[in-house]
Amino acid sequence: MEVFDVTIIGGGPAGLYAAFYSGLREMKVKVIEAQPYFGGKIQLYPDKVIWDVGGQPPTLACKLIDQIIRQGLTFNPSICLNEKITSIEKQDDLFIARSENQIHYSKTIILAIGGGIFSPQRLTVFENHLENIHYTIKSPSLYKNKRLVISGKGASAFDWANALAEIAEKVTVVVSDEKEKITPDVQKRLAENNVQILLQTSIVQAEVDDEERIISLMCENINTNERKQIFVDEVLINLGYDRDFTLLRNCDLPIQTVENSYIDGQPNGTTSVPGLFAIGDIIKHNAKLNMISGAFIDAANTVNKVKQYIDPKASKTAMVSTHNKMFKNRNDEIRKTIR
Ligand SMILES: Cc1cc2nc3c(=O)[nH]c(=O)nc-3n(C[C@H](O)[C@H](O)[C@H](O)COP(=O)(O)OP(=O)(O)OC[C@H]3O[C@@H](n4cnc5c(N)ncnc54)[C@H](O)[C@@H]3O)c2cc1C
Repeated sequence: MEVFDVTIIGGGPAGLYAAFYSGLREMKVKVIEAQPYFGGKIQLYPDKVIWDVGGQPPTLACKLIDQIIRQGLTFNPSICLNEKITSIEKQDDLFIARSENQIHYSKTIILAIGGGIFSPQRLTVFENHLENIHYTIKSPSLYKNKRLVISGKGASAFDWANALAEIAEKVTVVVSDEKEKITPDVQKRLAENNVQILLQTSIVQAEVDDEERIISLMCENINTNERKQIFVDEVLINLGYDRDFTLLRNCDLPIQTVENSYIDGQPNGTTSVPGLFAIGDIIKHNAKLNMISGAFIDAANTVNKVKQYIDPKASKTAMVSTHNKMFKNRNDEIRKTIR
């Protein structure tokens, strides 16, 4: 049975920075993430430009994810991807976290589960995974000179259409909601961009070729039943997300929550369960900032507290990186790549 000093559940910005900082504090660390990739919620908006991370010039979210992951893995934590933790219990002083296939043992736990596990809402006609169905704009260049259909809900479907119209050959937005409103401003840009809009329309059939790609869609007006066939190269679906919070719901530990799905905690990550800490978007406290920088601050404060929980004689904080002997051997290498 391998016991870790700290097991971090959730590999978003909060969990990854906690992994970095726990390494800095010389703890044995494991990070567990339900998705097959790290990055947390930022994976939902990879094409957006982020301006408000301290010291970081405006950068594409997907680039920031890469940087956060690289930093999180600095001290080679043990990693489990594709692993959803379903329950946590405490026996004597040891935490036991279970997934479907594994049991993890740890002296402390940091819950960094953000807004839960996100999964995109699917259209029933697209139940199978098909090569040309996408749920986020990972790389706009994928749509270059392509015929694109966006099946959407809410203003962001129209924003996607306007953003991609410049590079795609043709963009069509299919919206089933009867009440979907388009502001005059957005309407004007959609018209300028030559975006076709099918309101009050559902996609009722998809024709798929031998390479598992959709090639045509049958769209039906929900009021008139009038049908229209559209030929496509790529399909983007923007119908919102389901969020899975079952871990908190199934957990027998007396974790105090607020507003149903947030952990009632402190800026130093402590919760109502000694040894179990929470950071990032899942926690509420009166200094909480629901943003990436806020997740980093939560993580550093909490890891320092975790260190002292395990070793009460440990110093309160880590030495800053410029003076920290842990980086001594790596600094020359880094200087060479930067200069
Ligand atoms: C559209 C949008 C735009 C945003 N723009 C900005 C911005 O410009 N600037 C900014 O600072 N912030 C922005 N934010 C907020 C920022 O993304 C969040 O504050 C940040 O991602 C929170 O990080 P986190 O690690 O706490 O949670 P998350 O990013 O939600 O990560 C939590 C991780 O935990 C995993 N997880 C959950 N449950 C389990 C489980 N049971 N087992 C294993 N893993 C689990 C999830 O899969 C997820 O990967 C934006 C958010 C959204 C939605």
